Amino acid sequence: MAPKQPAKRKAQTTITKHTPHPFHQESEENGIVLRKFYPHEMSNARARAYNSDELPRPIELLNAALAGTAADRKKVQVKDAVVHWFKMDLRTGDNQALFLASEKAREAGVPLIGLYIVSPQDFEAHLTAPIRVDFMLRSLEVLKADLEALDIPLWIETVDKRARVPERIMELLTEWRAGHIFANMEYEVDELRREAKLVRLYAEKGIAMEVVHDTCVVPPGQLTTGTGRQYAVYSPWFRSWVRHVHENQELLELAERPGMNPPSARERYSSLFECDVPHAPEGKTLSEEEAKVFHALWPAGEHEAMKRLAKFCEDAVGGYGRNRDLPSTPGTSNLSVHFASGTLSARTAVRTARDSNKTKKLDGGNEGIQTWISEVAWRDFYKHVLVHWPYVCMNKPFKPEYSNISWSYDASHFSSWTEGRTGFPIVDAAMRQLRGMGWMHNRCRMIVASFLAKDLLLDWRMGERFFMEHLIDGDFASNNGGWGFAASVGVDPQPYFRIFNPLLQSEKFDPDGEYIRKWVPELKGVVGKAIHDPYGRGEGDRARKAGYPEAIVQHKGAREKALAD
Ligand SMILES: Cc1cc2nc3c(=O)[nH]c(=O)nc-3n(C[C@H](O)[C@H](O)[C@H](O)COP(=O)(O)OP(=O)(O)OC[C@H]3O[C@@H](n4cnc5c(N)ncnc54)[C@H](O)[C@@H]3O)c2cc1C
Repeated sequence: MAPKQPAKRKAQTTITKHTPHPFHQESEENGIVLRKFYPHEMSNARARAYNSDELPRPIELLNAALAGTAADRKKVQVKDAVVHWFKMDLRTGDNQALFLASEKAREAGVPLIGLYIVSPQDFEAHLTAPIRVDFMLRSLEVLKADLEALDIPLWIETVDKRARVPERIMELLTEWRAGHIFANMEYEVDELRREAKLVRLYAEKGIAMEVVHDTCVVPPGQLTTGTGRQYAVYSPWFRSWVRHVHENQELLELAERPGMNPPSARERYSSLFECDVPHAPEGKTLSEEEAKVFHALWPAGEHEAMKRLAKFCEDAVGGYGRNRDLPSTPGTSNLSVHFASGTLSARTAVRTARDSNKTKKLDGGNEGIQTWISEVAWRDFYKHVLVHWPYVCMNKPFKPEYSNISWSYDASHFSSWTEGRTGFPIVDAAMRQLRGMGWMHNRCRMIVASFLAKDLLLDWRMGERFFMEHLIDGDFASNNGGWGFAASVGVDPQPYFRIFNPLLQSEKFDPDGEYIRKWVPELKGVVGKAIHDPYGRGEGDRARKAGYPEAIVQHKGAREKALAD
C-alpha cells in the first residue's frame, strides 16, 4: 500500500509549551502519567494542535519517512538474508509483512529469518499484564515450531533498555548480512515514532525497512466523511467501512504463509534455531497457581485461534445477537486475546464469518454473523481513532477540554472497585472475573467502567490503567475507546446524563444471578431478585454473615452528583 503523503501544515502558531489543566498535578500524583518513561501530561493546547494540523501525527512522520526513503530503499541489495520482525503478529497465516518478506527472500533465493525482541521496559511502559506477557511467550513457542517446520529460524532476544532496541536490531542485521527488514505497523504513538526513526536510520546505513498495514481490515486513513474528515461516530463510520470493503474485495484476501527456506538454512543458522523462548521478565511473572489456571483457560498460539474461530462460526455465531450480552452464557467468541497478540488476523476472522453466511454482504444474511462482524469492526474503529487523535495515547481525552473535569482519587473507593468489594454484586462479580480469568465480558466492562467514572466519580484513567495491567487481551486502542465511551469522554459521544444503573443492568443481563453467584460465592445462598441488591432486598443479614460488604455509595446520590459536577 503506498504511504499517504503528509498533509500540508498550517503555519506553526504558538503552542503553549506546558499549560497544565487545573487538576494536572493531582492526576499525575495518582499515577496517570508514567513519569519514568514519559514527560508531564501534555497541555490541552498541545492536544488541540494535533486537531488543527499544527503538529504532525506520528503516522504522518512514519509515512514521510517511508516516502522520503523510497528511492533509496528500492536500490538496496538483498545480500544474504531477509528479516521479518514479529511484534503483535505472532502467526504465519495471513501476515502481510511476513508474506512480503518471504516473497523478497524467495525471489532472491536467500533465507528468511524471524526476529522477536522481548523489551521489558516496553512491557513496563505499556502496562502489559503478566497474563498477557505469558500468553505472548507461549504463542512464541508455537510460532517458533511453525517456522522451524519451514526451516525458518526465529531468533528471540531480550533487550533490557528499550532505547537500545534500534541499535541491537541494526547489529543483528549487520551480523546476518540482511539488506531488508519487514514489519507490520503498530498504531500506538511510541511504535509509530520509533519506526519513523528506524526507517530513516536504517536507510542511511543502506538497509531497507518496510513497514506495512496489517492489523485492521481497513487501514487507518482510508475512510473519511463527505467533508474529508475522520469519523468520530461509529454508526456512519461502520456504514462507510462496509461500503469500502464491498468495493475493495482485496481487503479480505488472505496473505499466503511463507514458503520453505532453502535447505542450507538449517546448517547455516543452526545457532539461531537453538535459541529458547525466554522466561517472563521481572515484574511480569505469574505464580505457579496462576500459570496453571491461565494455561488451561487460554491455550496459546495461532492453531488454537483458528480452532476457536471455526468452532465459534459453526456453533455460536448464529445466536450471537441474542446471547452476546449475557455474561453467564458463553455467547461471545473469546477471540480478543488472539487479536491482541496477533495470533489471529481481523481479516481472517471477518472472512471466515462472512463465508459461513449465505451472502457475501457484510451487512446482510444471518443477523448473528452481521452483528459479530460489526463488533470486530469496532476494533478497527478505535485504531482509526487512535491514529487520527494520537494524544488519546498520551493520557488526554478525545475532547481535550474534558481534562478539566475534577475527578476523585479516593484510594479506598478505588481499592473496593479493584477488589470486587463495592457492595454492588454485578460490579463485584465482574471485577473478580477480571482477576480470576484475566478477561471480562464486554457488558460487564461497560458496567464497571461506568460505575467507576459515574458512581465513584474516580478518574477514568485509573480504571483504564488497571484494566491494562490485568487483561489478557489488553489492547490500547480498544481499552482506551471503551473507557472513553463509558466515561463519556471519548468518541461516539454518549451524553454524560446516560448513566448505567448497575441494579437495572444486573436484572436485565444476569436475570437469575447465575454470573453473580459464580464469581461472588458469598452470595450463593441469596435467593430470588435479592441477588442483585441483597441489603436493599431483605437479605442483608445473610450477606453480612457471609462477609459481603454493603454498598460503598448510593447509586441515586452518585448519579445526581455526577450530573451536577
Ligand atoms: C471499558 C472497556 C475496555 C475494553 N478493553 C478492551 C481491551 O483492552 N482489548 C480488547 O480487545 N477489547 C476491549 N474491550 C472491548 C470488548 O469488551 C472485548 O473486545 C470483548 O469483550 C472481547 O471478548 P470476545 O472476544 O468474546 O468478543 P466478541 O463479542 O466475540 O467480539 C469479537 C471481537 O470484536 C472486537 N470487539 C468487540 N467489542 C468491541 C469493542 N467494544 N471495542 C473494540 N473491539 C471490540 C474484539 O476484538 C472481539 O474479540 C473493552 C471494552 C470496554 C467497555
